[in-house]
Amino acid sequence: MQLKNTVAELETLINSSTDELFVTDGEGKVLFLTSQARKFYGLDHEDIIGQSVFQLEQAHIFYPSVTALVLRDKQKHTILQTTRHGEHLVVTGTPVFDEQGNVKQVISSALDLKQLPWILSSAPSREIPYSPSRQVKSSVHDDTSLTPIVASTPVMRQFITQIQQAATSHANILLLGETGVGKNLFANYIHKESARAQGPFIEINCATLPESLFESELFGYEHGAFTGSIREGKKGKVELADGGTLFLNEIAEIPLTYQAKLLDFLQTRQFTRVGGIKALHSDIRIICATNRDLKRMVAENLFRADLFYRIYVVPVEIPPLRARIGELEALCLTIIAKLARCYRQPTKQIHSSTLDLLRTYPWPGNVRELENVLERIFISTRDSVIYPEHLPDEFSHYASNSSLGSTPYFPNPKTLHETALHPEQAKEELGLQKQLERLEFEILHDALQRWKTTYAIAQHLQLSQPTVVRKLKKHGLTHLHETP
Ligand SMILES: Nc1ncnc2c1ncn2[C@@H]1O[C@H](COP(=O)(O)OP(=O)(O)OP(=O)(O)O)[C@@H](O)[C@H]1O
Repeated sequence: MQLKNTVAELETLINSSTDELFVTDGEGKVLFLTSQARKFYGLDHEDIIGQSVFQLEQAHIFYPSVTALVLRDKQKHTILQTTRHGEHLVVTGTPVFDEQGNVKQVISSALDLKQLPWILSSAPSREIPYSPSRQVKSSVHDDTSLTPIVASTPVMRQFITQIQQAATSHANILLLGETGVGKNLFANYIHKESARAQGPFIEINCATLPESLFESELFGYEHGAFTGSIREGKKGKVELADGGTLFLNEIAEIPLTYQAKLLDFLQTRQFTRVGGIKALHSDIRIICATNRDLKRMVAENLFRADLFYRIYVVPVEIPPLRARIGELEALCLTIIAKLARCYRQPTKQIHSSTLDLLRTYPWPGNVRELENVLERIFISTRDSVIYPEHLPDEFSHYASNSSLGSTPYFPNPKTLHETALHPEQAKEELGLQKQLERLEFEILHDALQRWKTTYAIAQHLQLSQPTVVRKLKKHGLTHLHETP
């Protein structure tokens, strides 16, 4: 009776946790999960218990599967996971070994990202249908709706408070900030935080729009307005955004000739389609963004002063990445998760030495540049850990020209595993014996990824199986299944 009570108490305790607990056997079959299953995955216990994580991953109930990674690498992993509702979870999977060193269970705990102070929820949840054949998006850059927004540093928390306050007002907002800093992302966020969230969010990029099309794109046109126009006419962005938000990106690039027309609309909220005579009304909130110094442009007569004062109601500056470098790791984690999803590849770990190096770089292209660097790595390597040597050449040049040049790339080497892939610079400091050991480690580490048993490794490396076991042990590498 007492035991029964204890089990019941334990179950209550586990189920009341805000974390989701997930236990599988050594083959990835789900043995247990807490009562949060429906909340996290939209499925009942019975639909998940007994299923293989590989099937659940393929059906995008969650993606990627941390259990699959733990089973593959025989080590603990922490990743960012996306559920079919589009929710983001931070998941840690831990292997439990039997006496022979085989993984007999994997215990995972998941925490909803929205509960972490440094992540803002991105898009409103949208359910991804439960279908094993579902295709993931093909481009990392069109996946903004699934991107959680990282804002963990004090400077970003302050910025978020500012834009949350601004979002609840009806005022026009001007987002200022360097290229790639997240102007588009935060314009979207403001819209979703505003009372207009259910209305449309329409963007117009003033820099990419040909001058001749500016007016018709913005205000639309009536039928037969000009050669090549659609017969029945077309709504412009101002009309399409009615009831929602119009985001004028790169506002500094708007041709001077059209600035007066925009100003007129901002003052009266009325406009006329090209070729039309009827005055139309549109109820929109305007968010503008630029990386140019608008005040200076006004002083140089490149931007109309009256338009400037219309849009400069609530100016907010998005801090550049170098001013919030403390959140670089969180950014890498979310970007890697996004890339893994887009390229349908296993997620990658990022080595602490790589992070140290990335933190010293000035990031003129901000988060977009970071995204591009990580994307290039995804395209060019299948390695599961990102080391400094995976970074583009400019990083090693930068490191050797900066204060890092005098210190090794790996400032915090903790274990042999972590020091295994030193760059050339560090290699020179080592003797032959150490280099050979390192090489041996690399070969064995690689072999562990490729072959499932120590027998298979022994066969491929032309060693005896006991030698393989001994060497793996020496290097602190985990054993695999021992069956031939
Ligand atoms: N805080 C953040 N958290 C997560 N992702 C971010 C964050 N800031 C920016 N990004 C990502 O960085 C990329 C660039 O952001 P965005 O396009 O919004 O920048 P931008 O300032 O509008 O760039 P540009 O000035 O070139 O138009 C996007 O993919 C966006 O999702």
